[in-house]
Amino acid sequence: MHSKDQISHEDYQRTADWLLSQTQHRPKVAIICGSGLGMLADALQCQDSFKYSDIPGFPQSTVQGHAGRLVFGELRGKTCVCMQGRFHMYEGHSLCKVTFPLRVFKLLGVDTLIVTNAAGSLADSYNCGDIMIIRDHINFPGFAGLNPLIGPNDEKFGPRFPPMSGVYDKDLRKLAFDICKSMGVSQYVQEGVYCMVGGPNFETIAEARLLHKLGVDAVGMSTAPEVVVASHCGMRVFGLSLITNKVVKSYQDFEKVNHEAVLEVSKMRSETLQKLVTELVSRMDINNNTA
Ligand SMILES: O=P(O)(O)O[C@H]1O[C@H](CO)[C@@H](O)[C@H]1O
Ligand SMILES: Nc1nc2[nH]cnc2c(=O)[nH]1
Repeated sequence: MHSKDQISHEDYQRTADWLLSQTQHRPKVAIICGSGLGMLADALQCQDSFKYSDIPGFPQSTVQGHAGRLVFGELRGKTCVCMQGRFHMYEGHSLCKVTFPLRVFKLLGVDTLIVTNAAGSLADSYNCGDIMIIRDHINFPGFAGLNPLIGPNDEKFGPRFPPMSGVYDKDLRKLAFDICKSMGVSQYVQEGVYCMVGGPNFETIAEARLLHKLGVDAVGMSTAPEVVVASHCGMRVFGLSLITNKVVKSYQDFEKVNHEAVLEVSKMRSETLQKLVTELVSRMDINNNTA
């Protein structure tokens, strides 16, 4: 990112202070809702919600299926903050803007991030409607120097060279699997590698084949920058991809993906995902006492 895109510690603090002055909630968990998954916030009790346009310093959502609201509330007694709508690089936001909320959440006291997205599958064994627990990611834009941590490092948030191995918390992944088993939905739960591409176009067949060869299980246009920034400032991370379409890998296949179909499949699995996230948040500290 260029220096004009740099956001100062005071900028993040100003937004955090404004939010702290507007709500009594003091969240420990942040949830980012993927495309069409905004209903994850509906489970929150005692809600305080803010339109992004009313929050000082916040970017604006421009994508259909991303409402543009920050919702605070309780999930089974745990205080959460939920982004109903995220920011994508393809909307024209710098990666500092895309990830702005994460550092604000850190200043609010959040220590765990649950990130969700809609994604297309490359893995042959996956089906539309599957839920993929993210084991790891490939930050493709990062390879080309598009990384939210580029620029002067703010040591108050984290180190210059943060490790990214094991970034998706092992205990939370295991807990999620156990919850899926007890919910009786294991048959459509997978674990795999998510790859972020820049978008906004979907993949060509050659690109899809390349990603498949690289070991990518699901592809989307978000998540990696948010996870990098959350992990940099010490948050524990858990991620879910909802498989909304199978990425076309054959020149004999004339199917074409579109955003409306992505939103439709998100709706289909909304209840299961809401239950899974609620259970995960409620049982988190059984596994790990930091939440
Ligand atoms: O990653 P989320 O925000 O869930 O959205 C995914 O769905 C949209 C494409 O339909 C893209 O924005 C892609 O990244
Ligand atoms: N890049 C990409 N993003 C998606 N988001 C939802 N489905 C897809 C897909 O097939 N490709």
